[in-house]
Amino acid sequence: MSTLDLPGYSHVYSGKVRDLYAPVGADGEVVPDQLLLVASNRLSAYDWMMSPEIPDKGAVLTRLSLWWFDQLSDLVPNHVVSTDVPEAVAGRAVLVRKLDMLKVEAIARAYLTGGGLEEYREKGSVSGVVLPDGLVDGSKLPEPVFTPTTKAPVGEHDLPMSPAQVEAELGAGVAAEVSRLTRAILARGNEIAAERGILIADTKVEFGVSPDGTGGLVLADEVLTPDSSRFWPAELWEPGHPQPSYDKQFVRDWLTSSESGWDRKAGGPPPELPAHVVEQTRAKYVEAYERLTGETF
Ligand SMILES: N#Cc1c(N)ncnc1-c1cnn(Cc2cccc(F)c2)c1
Repeated sequence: MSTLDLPGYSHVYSGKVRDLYAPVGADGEVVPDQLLLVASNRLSAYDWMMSPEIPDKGAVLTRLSLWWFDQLSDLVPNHVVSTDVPEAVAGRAVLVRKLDMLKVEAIARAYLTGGGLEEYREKGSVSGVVLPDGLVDGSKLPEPVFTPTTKAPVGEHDLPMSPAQVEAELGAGVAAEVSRLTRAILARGNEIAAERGILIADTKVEFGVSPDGTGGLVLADEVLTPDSSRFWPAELWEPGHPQPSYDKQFVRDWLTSSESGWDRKAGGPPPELPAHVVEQTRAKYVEAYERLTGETF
């Protein structure tokens, strides 16, 4: 994966699908209080990076995240400074306030699936919250549940955190506020998304605090996108089996079909995605954006 040479910015870090840059002043020094978040067109599925990239994915998810920040501005302040970004990343990058980031992945679940379902099947609870009997894959939870994890180093898996561990990391007051806000963000997201035919099963958000110690929690990173959340088409929701993904199902179906020739269990990389799968996947990202925001991409 190659990072961009952005005049006026120095590359800081690359995640699977996004990259972080620091603005550099005229004196060549890094501007200390801002960062540039760049969303790529890269797509990750089954823990593999797909090829080719999905055209416009970065721009669609950036615009969606900015729209959600605005929808949530009454709940929590956010880190967005400006979309006045270098031409090379126009439309898929955001200039943000540099924060001291909390060392907790703030995850909330409105529907039971994935790791939460596994824990429920073992314990009858998830992250210490006892759940009703008889829940299955895709069951709607009585209310969103906070299921935080650690922020594992690259190449390692995030680990579930107990309430006590979160309090030890953040303090009781901040821990309670992170839980409250994360659940409120998912609840608000589902209030809006459900009216537009999309269910948001779960989401991961990140919070930071101002380095000068003033103010409270600030919502950072991206928010309520198909990369940070599980998006499900509402009309296909049927508890009792894995739900189709709103955005990644075409990729998953093709990769697991005989047409791809890929043997996921063999451990080798997936083949190149055919053009029709790339085009269908792009169309789903655009469709999700337009249905949620009411705007044309
Ligand atoms: N958002 C934000 C943020 C902020 N406002 N202040 C300080 N640090 C961060 C920050 C650090 N890592 N990340 C995750 C991340 C995001 C995007 C691309 C990547 F490669 C990695 C976010």
